[in-house]
Amino acid sequence: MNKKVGIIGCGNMASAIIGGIIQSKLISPENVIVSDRDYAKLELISKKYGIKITKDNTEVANFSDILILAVKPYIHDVILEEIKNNVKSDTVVVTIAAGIDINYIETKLGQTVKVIRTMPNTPALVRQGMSALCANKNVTDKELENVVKIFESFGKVEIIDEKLMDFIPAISGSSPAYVFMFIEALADGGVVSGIPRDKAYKMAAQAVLGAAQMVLETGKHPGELKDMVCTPGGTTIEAVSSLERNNFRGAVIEAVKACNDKAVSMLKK
Ligand SMILES: NC(=O)C1=CN([C@@H]2O[C@H](COP(=O)(O)OP(=O)(O)OC[C@H]3O[C@@H](n4cnc5c(N)ncnc54)[C@H](O)[C@@H]3O)[C@@H](O)[C@H]2O)C=CC1
Ligand SMILES: O=C(O)[C@@H]1CCC=N1
Repeated sequence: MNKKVGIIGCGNMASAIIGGIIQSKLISPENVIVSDRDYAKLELISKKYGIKITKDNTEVANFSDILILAVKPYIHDVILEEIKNNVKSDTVVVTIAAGIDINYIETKLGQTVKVIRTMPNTPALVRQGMSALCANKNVTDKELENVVKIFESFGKVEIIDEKLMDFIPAISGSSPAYVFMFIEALADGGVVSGIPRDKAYKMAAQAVLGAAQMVLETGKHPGELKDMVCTPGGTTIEAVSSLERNNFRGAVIEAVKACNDKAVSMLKK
């Protein structure tokens, strides 16, 4: 793709995005620039991928056809104020932060700004990300297609209505954290029985990966896939009934609700 991509903030998500677009050869390194306050981080990423680096966020804004804001939500105020005179009229501004909606960017940069709001997740670091995207009315189909290609370079993409965006962290943006907790707990259970810890992590993680793949590839209801594992009078149904006694599914649904409530309360207008 012959577009210049700029990223402000060089943390976890920026590393995932840069890894995806460079490793897939979607964008050549000379067409990618990233800024951060921390120059050591910039030097590391430049060494790894050969991209341009700068401490100056306005330089990134001047350079970019597609400008990705990859900083924490509370820093957006400062960054948008800093770059507002450097964002070109045809630049597509992409947000990845929880609590930053399209209206907020339009208010800060003007009603004609092109905005794509997204919610990716950290499995993007291993090119298995899940991202939800929505665009404002100023973005053309071609511009949206280009940003979809960028996000597909590190995982799967769904286009959704903006009114659902606040509920995406709970299901795919934040959920890797709960899955890591599940894997850790599963492995701890194995360690109790004497399974070496490294083998326990590998087996627990591969079981989660394989189960997730079955949901995606078979199209079967998760309950049906669960039933396929539960031999009558066997071991699995004992574990399932223990999880039910301990409110496993209820706890997960409550966690999703807590995440949703926080996302809505963070929303900047
Ligand atoms: N970590 C995650 O799982 C996900 C995070 N997000 C969103 O991505 C955004 C970034 O998150 P992470 O990459 O995890 O954070 P991070 O803390 O790893 O990276 C943020 C980077 O911004 C830099 N920074 C701070 N102030 C700056 C400034 N004034 N100018 C330039 N750079 C500056 C920091 O030095 C840091 O390297 C957040 O808004 C978060 O809501 C979205 C989906 C998943
Ligand atoms: O915890 C957070 O607020 C961000 C959004 C999704 C994942 N991390």
